[in-house]
Parts: sequence; C-alpha cells; structure tokens
Amino acid sequence: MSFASVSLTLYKYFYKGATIKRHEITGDIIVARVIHGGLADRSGLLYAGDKLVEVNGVPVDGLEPEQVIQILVHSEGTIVFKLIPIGDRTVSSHTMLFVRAMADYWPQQDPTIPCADAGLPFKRGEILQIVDQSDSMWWQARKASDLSRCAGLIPSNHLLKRKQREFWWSQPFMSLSCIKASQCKYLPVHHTDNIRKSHSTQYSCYSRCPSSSCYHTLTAPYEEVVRYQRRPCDRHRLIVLVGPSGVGVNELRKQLIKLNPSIFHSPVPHTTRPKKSYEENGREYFFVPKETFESMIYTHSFLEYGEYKGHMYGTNADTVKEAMDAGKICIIDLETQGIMGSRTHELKPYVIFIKPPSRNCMRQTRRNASVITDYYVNQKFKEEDFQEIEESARKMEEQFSQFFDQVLVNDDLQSATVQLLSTIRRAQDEPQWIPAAWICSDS
Ligand SMILES: Nc1ncnc2c1ncn2[C@@H]1O[C@H](COP(=O)(O)OP(=O)(O)OP(=O)(O)O)[C@@H](O)[C@H]1O
Repeated sequence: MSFASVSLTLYKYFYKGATIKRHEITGDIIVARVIHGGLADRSGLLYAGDKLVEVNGVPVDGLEPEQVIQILVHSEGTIVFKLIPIGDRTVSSHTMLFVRAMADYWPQQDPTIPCADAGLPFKRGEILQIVDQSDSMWWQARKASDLSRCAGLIPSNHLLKRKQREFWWSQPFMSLSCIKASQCKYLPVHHTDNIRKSHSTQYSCYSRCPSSSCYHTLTAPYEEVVRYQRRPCDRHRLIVLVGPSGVGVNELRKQLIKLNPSIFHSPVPHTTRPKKSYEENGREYFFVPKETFESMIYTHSFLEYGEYKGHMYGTNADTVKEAMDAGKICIIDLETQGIMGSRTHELKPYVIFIKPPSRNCMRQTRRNASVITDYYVNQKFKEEDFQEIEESARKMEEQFSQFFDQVLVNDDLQSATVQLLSTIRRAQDEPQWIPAAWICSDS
C-alpha cells in the first residue's frame, strides 16, 4: 500500500479547495472533488477519489466528514495530509461551456449541497462558465464576469430542474398561476389607436408561446450561450423594449425614430378594424379581413397579437424581417410574455427592460406628462399610476429578468434616450452573449 504524504499550505480554507465524503461501502474518507482553480487544484497533488488517511498527524479512520472538517477548521498554518492516491489519476477533462442561468441559486439556503461554502451563488440572467461536469449532480462553475476566481459548486442541469419543480409544487397555487390573458397588455407598436396597455382596459393579448409565463419552471435552468459579434454585413439585431404600462416605452421608441428615422424603424402592425378615411393601408396599419388575420395566427405569423374592442391587432414577424433585411434597426415593444416568441436565430433579439425610476423621480419628471385612460382622456399621473408601474415592474423583473440583456431606468427623458442610443449601438457593434442555438441554426 503506498502512502503519499501531501503537504499543502491551505490554511483553514481546505474546504474551499476540495470537498470530502464518506465512501458508501468502505466508510473511508475520500476526496469527493477538487475545486477548479482552488488551492488544492493548483497544487496538482490532490485528486477526486484520493483516500484521506491523516490530517496533521490525526488519523481520520472512522471519523465522519464533518469531524474531519472540524480538524481542518481548527488547524493553523500548513496542513499536512496523508493520503492514498486513487489508482487512476486521469485528469478530468474540463469543459469550457458558457451558460446563462435561468434561475436563482443560493447555496446557503440549499440543505442538499455537499458544502455550502464551496457553492457558487448566482442570479437569473448571469453568465456562468461551467468548468467541470464530471459529477452528474454537482457541477463546478465560475462567473463570466470574474473568471479569475476559483470555481464553485452549482447544481447540474438535471438537479436544478428537479429543485425548481419541487419548489414550484410547494408554493401556494395562486401565486404561481400563469398571468391570465385578460391581465396582459397588448399594443401594436405602430399604433394610432389609443390602446392603453394597462390591465384596466378591456383587451387580451397572446404571444407565440402560450405557456411562456410559466417558462422558468418548465424549461432548462441553464441556457448555453456563445459570444456573438455581428459582422457589418449581417442584419441588425431586433431591439425589443419591454416595461410596465406608462413607464415610457413608446415615448423612448418615438424619441429614437425622431432622432434617426432613416435607421430606426417600427414595424407597421396588422389589424382587422375598418380603415378610416384618412388612413392608408400599410402606413398606420395593414388592414386585413378577420379570416386572413386568423390564418396568420394559425401559421404563427405574429410575434404578438391581441384583441381590443372586438378587433384584432398583431405584429407580423415577416414585417419585422423585411425591415431588418432593408438594413433598418427594428424596434418593437413587446409584452414580457412575448419575448420567448421573438427569440429566434433570425431576429436575435436584444431585450431592454425599461424600468421606472424612484417614486420621487417619477413625480418630478412626469409632472407635465399624461396617461391615456380607458376613455382616451389625457390625465395627469396619479400616485396610483406610479404605484401600479412600480408593482408591475417588480413582477416583470421577478419573472423575466433572465431574458433582459439590459435594464435601463427611464428617469430624465433626454438622458434615458441617450443611454438607449448607446445601449443599442453596443448591442449591434460589440460582442454579446446570445443563445448557442441561434448560431447553430445559422450554420
Ligand atoms: N422620462 C420621461 N419623462 C417625462 N415624461 C415621460 C418620460 N417617459 C415617458 N413620459 C411620458 O409618460 C407618458 C406615458 O409614456 P408612454 O406612453 O411612452 O408609456 P408606455 O410605457 O408606452 O405605456 P402605454 O403603452 O400604456 O402608453 C407619456 O405622456 C410620455 O410622454
């Protein structure tokens, strides 16, 4: 039997460099995993599967992993491990996969993690680099925003999905039910009708993905992403603005088009409502018979559509593509539920969430602004309107922040417009993380 005496200057933080477990059959204490980029990994002396015999001269035979950890925690200075190396010390092939987290994860609140201190907490939307998938339950990853740090443990795709389902089922029914169609807001982006997106108005909206409000509980918790740099000959990415009704999504869109109408473009929506005398087909709307509209729904032609006062309105994906083919930067305004339907390799949407500023700032900046009510009367913003905007923004972020590429606070209109312009420029000209599937489909 060969003993290897490994001397590592790990101080108290051994548990951040490796984890140990008790072998189910033999009862031996073995190294469960070595954390990528940690001290133990960098030393090159410790491998997953090595059997621990002594720590600082204290035999670990018969001890529980927690007792071994206690020895380590109370050790000062250099720690000497005596261990039996695992026979086959094949270096685990480190994957270099980047993913976007579609869920939040807090290791300190997870009783099942092998070592909470070794866990990597993350929030939905964050980009993670998966560096080790050798354990089917616990992967190792680090944040793309800080690749110099050592890796931490995260639940595997399969495990996190299971946790999400368990959490979902443990929640009271009401708080988890899908957003009802009647609560959705729908507004064709090129509208001339004063259709307000508020839930107080009588219209319904539908997106290409009917179950999308439950998306995060049903789909993969990690989405593989790649760095994408648009070439000058490629179409511009679709710019999708989302935000609570009244926050200023339309105003910002109008500001952009006013600034550069030859570049920024809003697609003309389709409607079944009769054309008014002063309107022109294809300018305010494409006026189509109900049957045509219905067949377009059937063929999934709309990114989003809805009904208002008995007439249908919708944003046709082909109209968007045509504008993009003509070299325009297409800007559309979607419901959060509609984001998923727009996520295709052809459109490569860049989603900007327009967020309300603080209550005080809203009071100040919206002093002279007005909201459109159900009766088309321009009314000053009231405290209830601000509250509704804040509440709605909070819910949107809670459910959909993983799809937001950028969050922009609409405080002062001029500075928000300038920020939006530079965000759009970066989205088109600088490398961005996009789903890997969008690139695979291209090739
Ligand atoms: N930063 C701002 N400062 C002052 N007024 C603003 C600002 N942003 C928007 N507004 C005004 O607030 C009102 C509501 O804005 P807007 O119509 O763009 O909202 P919206 O998010 O598109 O919601 P809805 O679809 O319900 O109209 C408008 O009168 C607009 O001019």
